[in-house]
Amino acid sequence: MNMHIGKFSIHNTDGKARAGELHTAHGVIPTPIFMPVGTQGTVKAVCPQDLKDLGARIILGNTYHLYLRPNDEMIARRGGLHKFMNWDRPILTDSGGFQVFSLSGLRKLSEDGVTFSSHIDGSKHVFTPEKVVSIQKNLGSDIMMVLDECVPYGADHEYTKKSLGLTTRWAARCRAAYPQGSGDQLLFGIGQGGFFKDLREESIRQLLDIPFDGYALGGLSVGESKAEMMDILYHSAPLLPADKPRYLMGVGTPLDIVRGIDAGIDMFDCVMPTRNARNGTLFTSQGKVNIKRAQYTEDDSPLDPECSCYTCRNFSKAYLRHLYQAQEILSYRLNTIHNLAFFLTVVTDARKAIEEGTFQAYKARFENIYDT
Ligand SMILES: Nc1nc(=O)c2cc3nc(NCCN4CCCCC4)[nH]c3cc2[nH]1
Ligand SMILES: [Zn+2]
Repeated sequence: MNMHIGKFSIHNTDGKARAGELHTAHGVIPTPIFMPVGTQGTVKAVCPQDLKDLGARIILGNTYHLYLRPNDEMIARRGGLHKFMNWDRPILTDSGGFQVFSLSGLRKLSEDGVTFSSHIDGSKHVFTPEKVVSIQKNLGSDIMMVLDECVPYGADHEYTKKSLGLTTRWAARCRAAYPQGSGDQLLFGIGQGGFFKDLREESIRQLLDIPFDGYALGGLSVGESKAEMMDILYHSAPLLPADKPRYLMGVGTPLDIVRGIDAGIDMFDCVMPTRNARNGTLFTSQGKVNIKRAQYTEDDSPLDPECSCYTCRNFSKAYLRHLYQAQEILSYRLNTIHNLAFFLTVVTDARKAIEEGTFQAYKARFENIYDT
């Protein structure tokens, strides 16, 4: 057990924003950080070398998907997810709670866990805290997430209060299944509590009694308005332990990420850059570009003059529009490379601004260009 694994140090702050680094078994992660989503053991449309060229430091995988296909035991027999997908940098795996409720059918929640039928072939499965820890051990992820219930948007106070209690008991069972310091994998707790500030405080208070290597805010970006998300985010983030990494799950747009950093969050993941790349919505330093628009037909300028990614250095908007219109596979890859470069640049530039004490100016400039 490398003594540094799990070590989180903050070397600069600017208001509530923090610049630091988290040590994992597969390397050091600078924070704030954005994690490209690689649900099924691949970040869609790009290969590990593309990700390294972009400077991606950690990617996300999903317990739910990899358990169902190709199966975590099969991956373990091949040396774990890093070897299987040829990615030797850190991997965080989500625990499956959220995916069970957003993807599978016939779900039943009980004290022991959640039963569900596979969205692939309808087969029956049970996720308990112990099971999702076992799956993530087989995958060998550097950061494991506890099994939690992501409370649906609109749930009332009574349901939300009951649910957060279950999530805490499951979190304790996950910790017991993988005691702190017993291996090279880190385990993060997940705060719930819906959109009730008193329940957000209660959920976090309960989690603080359990030693985790990091703490996440769950139950957000589930259909609420931006204002509701920001209200809960700014209230809850400072309640998470200051000396541990804070992870906002499933968020978000570039502006959400900058505001999350402003609230004191260190880690982010979202399918937006990869998913939007595939439908031609590209994020640039001048705002969003919808590459399929006719105005770009004979536009020989690069997608983003301020971007140094492979796509912006080698191709014009006219060519990227052509690829999209022709439904060429290369469109997916070039658009994804750029969008990931943009999201990674947002957090890299934010980190630099925090180190220079200019983060508020960085955030204000960003708010002039992006409004969602
Ligand atoms: N274990 C776990 N617990 C959560 O409460 C959770 C909450 C989440 N909220 C999201 N939101 C994703 C929203 N995303 C935005 C772009 C389009 C697709 C959906 N992802 C989440 C993942 C989560 N994972
Ligand atoms: Zn670019």
